[in-house]
Amino acid sequence: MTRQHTKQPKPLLIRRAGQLVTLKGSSERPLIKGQMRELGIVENGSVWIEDGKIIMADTDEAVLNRFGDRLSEATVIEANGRLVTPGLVDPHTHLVFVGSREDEFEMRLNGATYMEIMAAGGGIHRTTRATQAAGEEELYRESYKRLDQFLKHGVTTIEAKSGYGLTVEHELKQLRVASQLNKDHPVDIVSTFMGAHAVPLEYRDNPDEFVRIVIEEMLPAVAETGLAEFNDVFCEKGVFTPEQSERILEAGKRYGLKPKIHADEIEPYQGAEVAARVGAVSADHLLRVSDEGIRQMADKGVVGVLLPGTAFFLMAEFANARKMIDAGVPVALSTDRNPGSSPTESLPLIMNLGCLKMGMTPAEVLAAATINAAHAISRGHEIGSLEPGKQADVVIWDAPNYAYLQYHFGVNLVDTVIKRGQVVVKGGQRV
Ligand SMILES: N=CN[C@@H](CCC(=O)O)C(=O)O
Ligand SMILES: [Zn+2]
Repeated sequence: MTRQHTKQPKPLLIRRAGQLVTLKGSSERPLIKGQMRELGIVENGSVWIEDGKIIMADTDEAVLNRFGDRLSEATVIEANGRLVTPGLVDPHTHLVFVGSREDEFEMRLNGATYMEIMAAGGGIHRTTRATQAAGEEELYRESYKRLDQFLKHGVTTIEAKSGYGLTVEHELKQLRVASQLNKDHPVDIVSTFMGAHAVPLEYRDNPDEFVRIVIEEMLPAVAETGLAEFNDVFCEKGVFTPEQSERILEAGKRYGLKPKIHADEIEPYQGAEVAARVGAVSADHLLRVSDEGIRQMADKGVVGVLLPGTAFFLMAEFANARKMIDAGVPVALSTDRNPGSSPTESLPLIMNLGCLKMGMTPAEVLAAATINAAHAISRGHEIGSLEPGKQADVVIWDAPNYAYLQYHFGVNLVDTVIKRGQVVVKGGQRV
């Protein structure tokens, strides 16, 4: 399906939402502390949409007062007392790759660790070999299916990283595929270059030479194509050191690429401190972040993107979201969709883990998966809340209120998804 850029002939009215979650007033900066529980809920709400944009989101009565005389021109969707929210935003995915790693999952269940498998040439290295061998069409097809899954789970925008290419040629190939998918699929894609996702096996004895290649060869090539907006590094013991990570992120800044970092995932490693120092937009993972790292992130307004799917799937200790929120870190949630540590497109499941395993409340996880996630990819002004002028990305859930989303777990409660004012999922199915 090709995205429609044409003007929509008819206005769209969504009415009689039992709860309309607007998150109004949150476009300027991400929500912190108690703000994450203020969802701007309108009981008995309506949304009036024109040309793919929200014109008004308010009570049924207020919207009817303003647009009642134009009702006959509009397409009307009855929410019938159900929950209506902004489209979910997933700010951290490794979308473009081929293959799966269920045999490694089995090895882990038999006692091997994620890092041992990677050190033996599996893990990220294995997906890199498969992705390098794949053509753009195959990458496109596999990734398109994942985007359909995202959409069916209420996700209307994602971030997508390269990082399974690890050479100029193959990193650019991944980024081109993401760019084509962004044009063709309703889900919007924000692209991140992640040439520093792993040290290729042939540079194992000289990782600094690979860092040099990332900085001197990959970054200029990526910048020249304009195919990425962010630059990300896997800062982890046995992968890239904090010093190497900082060099790569500073170099990216010189090419206009905004820094992000995979930080303190498996070992405490000063990743959050690097994020604060380089002025990263987000630091992601943070399962083993230090108290000082939390303090510095809060101080600099670095968004903490938490990915509880990895703790769940790697059977590790969960990040302490409660501590981060209480300390003033703006927290967002993401699937981390990838074939090794989190093979899921279900952001609602991740939200569920946020509540049950990371000490977050239902209101906080909704803020974290909408407006704070939008800020984590520099899109706070366009998406993540239902406010006039914003993109009309809306989800109608088969749920009476936002708490029910977290309570009725393990099933997909999405009924309708509207992307840029067009219905793209209806009755839970892609249309
Ligand atoms: N931690 C590093 N990268 C991914 C995993 C990628 C993979 O295992 O293929 C992550 O965010 O968890
Ligand atoms: Zn990741």
